[in-house]
Amino acid sequence: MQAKEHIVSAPGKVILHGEHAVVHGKLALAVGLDLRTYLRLQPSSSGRVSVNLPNIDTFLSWDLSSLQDLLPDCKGADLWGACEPDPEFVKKLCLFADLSDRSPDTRSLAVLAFLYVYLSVFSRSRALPSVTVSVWSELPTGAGLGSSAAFSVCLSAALLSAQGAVAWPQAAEGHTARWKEEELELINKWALQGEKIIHGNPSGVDNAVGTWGGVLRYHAGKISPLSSVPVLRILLTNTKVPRSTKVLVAGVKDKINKFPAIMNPVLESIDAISSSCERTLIDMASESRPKHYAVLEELIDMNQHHLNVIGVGHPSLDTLCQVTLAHGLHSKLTGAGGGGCGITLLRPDTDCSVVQKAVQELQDCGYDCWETSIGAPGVRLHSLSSVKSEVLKILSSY
Ligand SMILES: Nc1ncnc2c1ncn2[C@@H]1O[C@H](COP(=O)(O)OP(=O)(O)O)[C@@H](O)[C@H]1O
Ligand SMILES: C[C@@](O)(CCOP(=O)(O)O)CC(=O)O
Ligand SMILES: [Mg+2]
Repeated sequence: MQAKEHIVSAPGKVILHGEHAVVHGKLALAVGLDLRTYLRLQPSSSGRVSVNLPNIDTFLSWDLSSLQDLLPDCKGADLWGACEPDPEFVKKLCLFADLSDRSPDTRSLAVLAFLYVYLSVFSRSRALPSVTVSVWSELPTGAGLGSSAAFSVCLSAALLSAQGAVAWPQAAEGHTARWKEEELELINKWALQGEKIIHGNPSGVDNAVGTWGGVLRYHAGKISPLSSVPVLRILLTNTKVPRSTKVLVAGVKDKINKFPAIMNPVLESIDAISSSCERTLIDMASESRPKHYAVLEELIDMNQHHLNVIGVGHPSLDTLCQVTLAHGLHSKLTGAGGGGCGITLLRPDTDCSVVQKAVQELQDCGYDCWETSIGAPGVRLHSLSSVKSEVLKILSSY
């Protein structure tokens, strides 16, 4: 392993349309968000592996010799292919780290994802490096903005680079650097395995945005960037109602099994909404008109109703939709729903005073709101001077 400190970052994401349906092979449109997760990897000589996760108040350290016994046998994976999580191996990790595999909590999932990726990536060399890994995120955790994927992408990029499976890119002072395309593909594959630990059955859209950023269409594992899209003004609202993507995704699956004739047409309809949105965005790229916004608003309303039908709505999200609609603005949940975040589309000419009034009422409900720019870049390696001082300060305190 290269004995040098490194910092990597990956963005969160906003799903415009297609959450949940994408898990069942339908189209999703998702964009990189300008809130990022940062990971600092420091080689150490302590003979230990330490993990600092201040967002979730988790600080752990293990002796390398105790981890050595856990090394998996990644049979079935090609040389650098990612290993599918083996339930027996996951159980072993839970026992080792005294984590729950029954009702997985925030901490258990994060630690499991770390141990899983760390041990699997280094299982090839069978030599475990002594490192300290510290992760800090600007993203709210468990709120629908892809914090799990940003976490998994950072782990995957840093650990694969430390192992030598991909090369550390060179970042000039004050700049960031990105990995080569085929390296990004490998990083994305391993990040998907981390997401499998956290989500159970992820579609792969979130880690794709964490890896490549920008504006992506994601359909049955096929990732294509949308190159010409209009600049959209989006208001993000965090209802702060906690929820778990894993539980919500499993709930939708149960409903599909129970009511296939009802659920499948709804998923088809969500797919058609994503396609209509994509066509509208492409049209808007050449000339954006009020009629386009009227279409986007109707699509948002229809999708929000569908998401309620498939069981991932929440009264806090209904309140968001009602409050914003009273100001002529249209909202839907984003991500797994059940609380968490929603998006509100703002027109280019939506008056600041209208937005301010809506925001004030949402804040009065206890929600956080912020206007965001979308299409942020994917995973990056940072020179130290390119990391914001407040983030560097947090990461340097471990
Ligand atoms: N910065 C972080 N530090 C530690 N764990 C994190 C971090 N970000 C995400 N996670 C893990 O991801 C989980 C949240 O994932 P999920 O339920 O998919 O919500 P979302 O991806 O919408 O934020 C957390 O419970 C935690 O295990
Ligand atoms: C519900 C889903 O479509 C998105 C989940 O996003 P998040 O974890 O809530 O940020 C699941 C997935 O695509 O894996
Ligand atoms: Mg997630």
